Amino acid sequence: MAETSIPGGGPSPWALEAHGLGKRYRRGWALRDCSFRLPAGRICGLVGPNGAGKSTLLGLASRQVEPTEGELRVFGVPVSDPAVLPRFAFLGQDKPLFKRFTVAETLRMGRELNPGWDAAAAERIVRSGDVPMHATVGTLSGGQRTRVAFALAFGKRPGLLLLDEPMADLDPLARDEMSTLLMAEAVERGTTVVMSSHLLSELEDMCDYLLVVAGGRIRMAGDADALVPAHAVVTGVTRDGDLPAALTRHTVIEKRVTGRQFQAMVRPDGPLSGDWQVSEPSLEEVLLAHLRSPDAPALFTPGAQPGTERTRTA
Ligand SMILES: Nc1ncnc2c1ncn2[C@@H]1O[C@H](COP(=O)(O)OP(=O)(O)OP(=O)(O)O)[C@@H](O)[C@H]1O
Repeated sequence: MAETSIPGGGPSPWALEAHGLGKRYRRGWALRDCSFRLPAGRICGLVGPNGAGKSTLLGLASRQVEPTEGELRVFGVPVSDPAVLPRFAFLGQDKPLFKRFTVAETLRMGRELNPGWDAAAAERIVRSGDVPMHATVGTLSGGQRTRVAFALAFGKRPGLLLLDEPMADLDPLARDEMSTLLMAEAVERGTTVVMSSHLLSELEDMCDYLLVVAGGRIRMAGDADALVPAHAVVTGVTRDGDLPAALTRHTVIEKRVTGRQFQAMVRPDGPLSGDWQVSEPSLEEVLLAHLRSPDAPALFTPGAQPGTERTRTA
């Protein structure tokens, strides 16, 4: 794994590292007891139901929200330290662009505000979408505006790109174009990306790391490649309208009984042999099962939780 260093912060292989991170608003805790690590260079999907705490987590990582408790480090440096400012870029659903500026003026502003500005990359992103440089931002389509906002974010050359549903207002074609662009730019530069989205298929296509949040707590964290095989879909015939007792020895995330058939999403705690059929779920199925069952035990793949190097349930 590539090490990323920052002046005064020392090398850190973690783009984000949270210890007991929490945020409380007047109404209560939006995020609580969050501890996780995101390795540098990964594309991480941030998943969770409405109100789960995703925007709060992205707000904490982008210094827009102050933590109530705990600690968050960006490339090894506490997020409260202004030294992290040039290391990340944040892009939300409402793109903060000046509507009266032309595209060229917007990029010039990017250059003036960011010492390490990558003019070539920013222009490439804009031009590859045939966005006219002389057009005013207010006259652009939603997709074109998003492209300009991406150009501003990538032009900053951030080590960490934080995206809060940035493509929610785009049509499927523009979404596809934008996600291809995002992946290509991120891979080329080794940028770490954290992207919240409700589109599970999009996350499945783009992300190699996942953070699943529900009820303000981390429910799953780690390599997508390791999280999926940790689960199995078990189907069979029920005799008493419930799961077979032998199956309940494993961690059952979700179960459904329809007539004489049962189906369960299970995290096997050993060999899964029995009078039933076993198949490997898709990532989307695993995510859906966890989103429907927020009280299921949390799962961290090796290294995804500070202080643990082995898969652990909590
Ligand atoms: N500024 C705020 N003041 C008070 N409560 C807030 C504030 N921001 C968020 N919350 C509350 O914190 C909780 C988490 O909200 P958050 O926006 O982080 O969720 P989310 O996962 O991003 O949701 P969504 O998918 O709907 O965007 C919610 O209960 C929300 O009402």
